[in-house]
Amino acid sequence: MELKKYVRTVEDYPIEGISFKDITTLLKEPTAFKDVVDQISEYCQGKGITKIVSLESRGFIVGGAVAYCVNAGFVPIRKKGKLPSLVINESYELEYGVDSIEMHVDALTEDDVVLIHDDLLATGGTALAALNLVKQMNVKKIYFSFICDLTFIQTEKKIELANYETHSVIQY
Ligand SMILES: O=P(O)(O)OC[C@H]1O[C@H](OP(=O)(O)OP(=O)(O)O)[C@H](O)[C@@H]1O
Ligand SMILES: Nc1ncnc2[nH]cnc12
Repeated sequence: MELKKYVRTVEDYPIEGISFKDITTLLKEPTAFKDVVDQISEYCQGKGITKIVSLESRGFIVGGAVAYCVNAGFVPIRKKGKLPSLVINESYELEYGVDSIEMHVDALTEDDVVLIHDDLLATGGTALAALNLVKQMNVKKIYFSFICDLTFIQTEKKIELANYETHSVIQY
């Protein structure tokens, strides 16, 4: 299935110069949504993944579905101030701004094998911040998945992320 055709590109959103990949047009198409979830669930097979760690907000949509499909737990990483209990925090830069994300300190244990999932990899700032949070929990192994990878954006952060096994469904 040619999934790229379901992703809408919106120029100059949210700021001038950004070519925004809008996945809502993919998500509303049942067969495309299912295909993305199936491909990422397939990637999880044989890895012993116990937790899907996903990023607010767009990462939650497919991350939650994959957790269900592979019988893994779901761990949300949220924007600053949204999680109610004790958190660890990491600040980061993304393609169009700066932000700060948090995860509950008791979300993961040393026995966990983790898939960090997000909808899109641009500069890698968000994914690297998530990695820095998960690494603090001394989990057994960390994998990554994305729906879209903007491979035309090359950064030092992406070079660091390349040390981890990663699956992206659509590349630009
Ligand atoms: O690789 P990067 O340059 O870090 O960019 C990728 C991040 O940007 C978007 O999130 P955004 O912060 O816009 O939040 P949202 O999911 O709530 O829309 C996207 O969902 C990724 O999390
Ligand atoms: N170009 C882009 N499209 C969609 N989400 C993004 N997050 C960061 N850069 C993005």
